[in-house]
Amino acid sequence: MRTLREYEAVARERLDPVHYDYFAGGAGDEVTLRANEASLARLALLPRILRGGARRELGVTLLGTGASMPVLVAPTAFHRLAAPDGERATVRAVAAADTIMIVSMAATVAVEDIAAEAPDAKLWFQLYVQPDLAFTEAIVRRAEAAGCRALVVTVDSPALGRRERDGRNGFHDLPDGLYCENLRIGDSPGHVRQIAMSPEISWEHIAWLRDVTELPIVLKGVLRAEDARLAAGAGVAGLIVSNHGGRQLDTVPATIDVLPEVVDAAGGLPVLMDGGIRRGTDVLKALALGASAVAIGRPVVWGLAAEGEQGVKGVLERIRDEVDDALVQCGCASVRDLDRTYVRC
Ligand SMILES: Cc1cc2nc3c(=O)[nH]c(=O)nc-3n(C[C@H](O)[C@H](O)[C@H](O)COP(=O)(O)O)c2cc1C
Ligand SMILES: O=C(O)C(=O)c1ccccc1
Repeated sequence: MRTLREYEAVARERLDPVHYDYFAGGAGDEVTLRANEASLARLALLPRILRGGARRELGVTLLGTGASMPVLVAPTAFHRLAAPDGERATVRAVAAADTIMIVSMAATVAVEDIAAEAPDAKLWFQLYVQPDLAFTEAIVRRAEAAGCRALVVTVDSPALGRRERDGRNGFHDLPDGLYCENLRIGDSPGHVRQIAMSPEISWEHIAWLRDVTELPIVLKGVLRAEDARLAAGAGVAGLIVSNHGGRQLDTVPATIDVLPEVVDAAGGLPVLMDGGIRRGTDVLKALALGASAVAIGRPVVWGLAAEGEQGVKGVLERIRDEVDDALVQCGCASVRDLDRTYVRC
């Protein structure tokens, strides 16, 4: 496999079609799902010439966590549907690549076991705030104790998106033997709670979380400038411009199209972006428009389904290589050299 898209083709052959649809699908007519990739493709890069420089620096530091490249692993649920050891395979590959894994609250391996599998892995933990605050706090304590360095609070899911592929396929639950291990209460597998995606979650919960934990809080799922301003005022440490890979509200804009206005409103907070990143050139476009880094969701799942740990490694090394190539072709010695003049809209 030479490209991230080739991993998808192999993953599709290997996966149960119902599970493929769960991973690949979006909400509604999948307008936003398609728009994420299409809007990135429509933007043109404008390289500089005759800039000298023999080597590139791809590394970034995000909220004090170093990463060897500006590409993180977005939180995605249910990795054991893609490969038997699931998130354990993913974290080994992420540690080898020296980037950051945002562990999904809906992981099928417990955050403690993910951390133990690769002790030098850099982990952030993704949280859906649960209306039961004592239960939410218990999950935060587990993430802290496992060594997670930031809390990524997903704020684009007041309800689960309308995933019509899942409805047609009757996919509503994990198969027997697989559980959301971060929601386990006690030892009995029967005691795994469902994740609540609640419309009652508000800015007050963010204030509450800031009191509960010292971890930096990142809001994932910001699409509007005024919400970026509110976030900066609420003391959060960073933002992720995300439409959940087109899986929540269909027909919201492509993330690359709203990134500049969110960056301008964020008051200097680091802004990450995800959605449709499939090429090194996509990464450069997002960085040029103000992102501090990007995250990839489905490509990691495709690597995992195609070849397990090796597949995730392959995906991460291919995109790293493409970022390096795109930088050299743009005449840049560092990801920090990029600015809006490199993109023509
Ligand atoms: C199969 C799947 C599961 C996901 N699970 C979660 C999740 O548990 N928590 C979350 O915040 N986002 C979740 N997301 C959204 C991703 O974090 C990310 O925003 C999105 O996948 C980025 O788009 P991309 O897949 O085009 O790279 C999921 C996405 C997919 C495709
Ligand atoms: O599938 C998703 O996008 C997602 O975020 C999720 C997480 C937990 C349970 C169900 C869906």
